[in-house]
Amino acid sequence: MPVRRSAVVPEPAEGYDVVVGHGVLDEVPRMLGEAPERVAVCYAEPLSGLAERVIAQLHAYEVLRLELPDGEVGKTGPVALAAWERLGAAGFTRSDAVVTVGGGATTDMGGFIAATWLRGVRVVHVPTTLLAMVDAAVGGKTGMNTSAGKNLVGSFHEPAGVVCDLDLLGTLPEPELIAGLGEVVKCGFIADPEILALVERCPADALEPRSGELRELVERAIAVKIAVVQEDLRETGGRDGHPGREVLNYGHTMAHAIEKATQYAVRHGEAVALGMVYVAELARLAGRLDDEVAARHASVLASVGLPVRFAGASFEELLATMRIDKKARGSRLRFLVLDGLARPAILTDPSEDLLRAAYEHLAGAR
Ligand SMILES: NC(=O)c1ccc[n+]([C@@H]2O[C@H](COP(=O)([O-])OP(=O)(O)OC[C@H]3O[C@@H](n4cnc5c(N)ncnc54)[C@H](O)[C@@H]3O)[C@@H](O)[C@H]2O)c1
Ligand SMILES: O=C(O)C(=O)C[C@@H](O)[C@H](O)[C@H](O)COP(=O)(O)O
Ligand SMILES: [Zn+2]
Repeated sequence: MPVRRSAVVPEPAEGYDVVVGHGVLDEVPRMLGEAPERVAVCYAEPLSGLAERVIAQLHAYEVLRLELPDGEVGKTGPVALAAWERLGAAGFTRSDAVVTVGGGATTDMGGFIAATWLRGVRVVHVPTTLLAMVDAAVGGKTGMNTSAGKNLVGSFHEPAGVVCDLDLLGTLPEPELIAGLGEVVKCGFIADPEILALVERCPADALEPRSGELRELVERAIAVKIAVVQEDLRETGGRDGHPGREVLNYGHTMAHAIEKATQYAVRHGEAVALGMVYVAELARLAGRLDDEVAARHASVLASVGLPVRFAGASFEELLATMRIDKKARGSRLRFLVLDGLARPAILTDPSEDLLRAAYEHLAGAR
């Protein structure tokens, strides 16, 4: 029997606009293109008011409101199933489109619904948290959680456009704004140290939704994300020794374990801050990162009110969850580490002693 190999054809890079500004919701219809008759708007129940502001722009379409549970509980199988049933009942076709309005939980879940319905329909994201603007809405990762952990089911499905209206941050509670800065600071460490300098110069400006400094931080973080995703959309690896898209997972191996261990009481951005402190110490102990850059993690994160110490779960529980991280290969754990500022690399299979020692540091015990 002859074996035939199919040709590997790279996906055409279509590209899409990521608009950042004040009062830019009227950009949404342009991004939907000509074709849709129906638009399903996904939003979490507490954000119905914001969703109606977006829906006001969609008078040319038949609008289907898909209200999702708020936060991580909205990222589950039963929620996806209920949404698919609604789309089926509405006769939603391949030329119709989805718009998400919300934080990262909603852009992840609405993106996943769009990715899976009829094997993929157009989606436009309107992120309403800082974290979703700088990270979740851009780059095409969609997903949901299972009882084994975070984002274990999902797909890559790039949006047709992203509209970041900074005015929407006006109602965002400060702890959510601070959490978003966790992913912004991540971009500073992995690729754009000017982000760190900006935050360090005046942390208070980074926490002011209308400040020019916050806008610059948003634009810089999005630029980092776009540059990485353009090179390695599906996380298959980078070029010339760069880890590729896995770089965006800096701090996330421990972060996802902390989120699961605390039943998502620790926000994603806060967990990323903790995960970066952990992995900076791991890299330092492994002789990869110098003391100064390692210590800068806790100082810049703490300056904007992010947590830098965590002792709320046993090392054994966290390690068990880290073993199912997407970067793991078989029984080998892999961590995105820094060899220096903006010098990302992979650390494979560190010893359990090293992993435990880094956790003792995070827990404040050493
Ligand atoms: N796909 C990706 O690339 C990617 C990247 C980063 C994070 N994520 C995911 O994003 C999620 C975290 O996103 P998040 O931090 O935005 O949390 P979230 O979506 O849970 O939103 C946080 C809270 O803020 C509220 N909220 C949102 N916008 C508001 C506004 N403008 N005014 C008032 N309240 C508002 C929400 O109702 C919610 O209670 C996690 O599930 C994480 O895994 C995905
Ligand atoms: O876009 C990416 O790639 C990221 O890793 C960005 C992360 O900030 C984000 O939290 C992502 O959802 C984590 O991805 P996962 O593959 O570890 O679930
Ligand atoms: Zn993240």
